[in-house]
Amino acid sequence: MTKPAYQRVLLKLSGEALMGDDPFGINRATIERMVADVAEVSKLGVELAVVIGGGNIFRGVAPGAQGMDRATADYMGMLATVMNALALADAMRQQGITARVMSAIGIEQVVEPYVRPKALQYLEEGKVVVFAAGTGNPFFTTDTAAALRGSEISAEIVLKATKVDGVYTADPKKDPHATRYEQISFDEAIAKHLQVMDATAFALCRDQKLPIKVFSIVKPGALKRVIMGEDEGTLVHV
Ligand SMILES: Nc1ncnc2c1ncn2[C@@H]1O[C@H](COP(=O)(O)OP(=O)(O)O)[C@@H](O)[C@H]1O
Ligand SMILES: O=c1ccn([C@@H]2O[C@H](COP(=O)(O)OP(=O)(O)O)[C@@H](O)[C@H]2O)c(=O)[nH]1
Repeated sequence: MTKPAYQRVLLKLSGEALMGDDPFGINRATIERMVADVAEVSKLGVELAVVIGGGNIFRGVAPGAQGMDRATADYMGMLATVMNALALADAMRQQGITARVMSAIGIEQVVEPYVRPKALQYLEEGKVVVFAAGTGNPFFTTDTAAALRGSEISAEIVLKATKVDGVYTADPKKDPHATRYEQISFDEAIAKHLQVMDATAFALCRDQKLPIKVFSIVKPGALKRVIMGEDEGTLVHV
């Protein structure tokens, strides 16, 4: 049997993808399917840390936050990621995976705080670690949290599971003529202002020489193919 291409990965799961076809919130069938994909690779022995987004519940720059103080709206966004993390960890438990949620903001009665050595210990024990509350700071995104935590845990790659199947020349949801890159350098992605991830996340990964793979969360089996090193999505590299 072929071996996975990676031993330790940071998986960024889109908050918005959790909605499925619903207008907001967590779609049960969608979260169960995502967790089944995660379970499949976890059982291959790959150490998995997850950063979960919150856009399905609250986004700091959304119309619902209009007129609000940006930092306050962002803290609401971070709390939304905590809810998603709890739902995700519970769905994992139901599928036989042991998961631990760690929060970047103090909320001890609900989840344990992020402590790096503890996170590393959990990973070595084969537990899935779910990082909640992003970076713990307003004005950042969970993509940047994925770059940060990925660097901290020495992940070999950041896997950005999102609604599109890679990085395109333009936003494929707006431009039907956009074409997909098989691979692209950080410098080119930043210079061309490709919006699939924010520039802060790209820059941090570039500086840490941490590659990113952008792939579809909707496509069945895509996560496993990425983990096995097969041709899937777009690789963003140094
Ligand atoms: N050049 C591009 N290539 C691919 N996707 C892009 C590009 N520009 C913008 N996007 C959009 O970025 C979205 C992914 O980013 P984001 O909204 O942060 O999603 P997530 O919820 O996964 O964090 C895609 O759904 C896509 O519509
Ligand atoms: O380090 C962080 C991470 C997230 N957020 C807030 O949380 C929201 C939800 O996260 P994100 O938009 O990255 O989630 P996703 O795109 O995956 O749904 C963001 O809009 C921000 O308001 C933040 O302030 N700091």
